[in-house]
Amino acid sequence: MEKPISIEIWNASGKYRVVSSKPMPGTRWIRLLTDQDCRVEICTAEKTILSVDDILGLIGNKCDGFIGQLTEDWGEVLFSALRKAGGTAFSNMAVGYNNVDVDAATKCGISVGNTPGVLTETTAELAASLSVSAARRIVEADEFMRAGHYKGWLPNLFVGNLLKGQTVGVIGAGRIGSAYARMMIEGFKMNLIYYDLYQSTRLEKFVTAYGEFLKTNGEQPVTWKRATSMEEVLREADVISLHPVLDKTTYHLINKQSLATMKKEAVLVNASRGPVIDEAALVEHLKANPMFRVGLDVFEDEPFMKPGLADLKNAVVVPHIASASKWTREGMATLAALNVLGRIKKFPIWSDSNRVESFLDENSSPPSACPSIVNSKQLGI
Ligand SMILES: NC(=O)c1ccc[n+]([C@@H]2O[C@H](COP(=O)([O-])OP(=O)(O)OC[C@H]3O[C@@H](n4cnc5c(N)ncnc54)[C@H](O)[C@@H]3O)[C@@H](O)[C@H]2O)c1
Ligand SMILES: O=C(O)[C@H](O)CO
Repeated sequence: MEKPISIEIWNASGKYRVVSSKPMPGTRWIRLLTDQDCRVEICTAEKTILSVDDILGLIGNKCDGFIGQLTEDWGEVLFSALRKAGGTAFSNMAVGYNNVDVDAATKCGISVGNTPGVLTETTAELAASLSVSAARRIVEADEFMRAGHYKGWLPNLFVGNLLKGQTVGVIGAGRIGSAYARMMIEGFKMNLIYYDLYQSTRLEKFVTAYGEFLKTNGEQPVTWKRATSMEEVLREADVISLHPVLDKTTYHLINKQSLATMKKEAVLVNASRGPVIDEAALVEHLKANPMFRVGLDVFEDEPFMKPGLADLKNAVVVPHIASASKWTREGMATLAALNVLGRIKKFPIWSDSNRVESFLDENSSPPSACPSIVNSKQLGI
């Protein structure tokens, strides 16, 4: 980043120096830090994705804690620089932390925070939105109207897929995958098949109870099934949404072979991480199967799409906005700031990172704890 780096400073005389590589929504996160004697420095440079060198410049010679973004490459270089500057705390402003070398952070004695829970419903709602938008060809129809092509109602105009009574598939039934499954079951009376390394007992119990409710009301009950393999989901589901973490085991989880397993008229949604899908193979599959549709919030080479994807009418694409609701983004900023503040003040780790509501109440002081530190055990804190 060319000098001088543009920085917004809050509480300049603060004892602790906390740096944020991006402006974040709301101001509560700033006040929570300044109220605890932190000087807060926010990088306001226009450059979207900061390089390791840019961040080294921001860390400088004294930095107690750093709030970073999922677009940044946090490894040995940055964590040793942060340690050398006297730092002990880092937090991603994200629940996903595949951009962070956690082992490198632990080696440097740096805690790694993330922001689970506060973005679960927001992200699931976007995945549900992409499911409906793709199934019912909303974006194609919108473009058709705006271009003045509409000449009146026609029996075959933008015919899409019915969701009611169909099968929704979830790969990765964790926080967001379970919330998404519930939305599609409650909202569209879909039947569930899911694949995860772990049983999603709470989700299963919900679907069973909801099915009983529908039955007592004389309606067709919804059902659930835990698949023994991902391929079973791909074969049986009409709509499939991907919600696993991105790691070595889920890189290119969806590839040419798995795409060929799916129904020709299926809908595939991805609001997890782009590299979960072999995007070049997806482009070829979409070209060869015009009735197959996708809704994508994330991309393998963000911010770029693989060649050809932008031209495809059977793809709905949005720029990684799944967690972009005001409440969620302000909450993520708050959790990230409190992960850093908690470590600086040597607060304990919060008991349940899935239950973070008490940190998010604007009208009360948050618990004196770190909401979510992914390497707390390794650090012995
Ligand atoms: N697009 C966005 O803006 C956005 C927003 C939030 C989260 N995310 C992504 O979604 C991911 C999930 O978030 P979460 O809060 O639901 O996490 P989570 O940890 O609650 O759920 C992830 C689930 O994936 C499962 N899983 C891991 N490997 C798997 C595999 N090989 N096959 C099937 N399941 C597997 C885990 O068992 C777990 O249940 C995050 O890691 C992040 O990358 C994206
Ligand atoms: O991992 C996350 O939290 C998202 O990708 C950004 O909200």
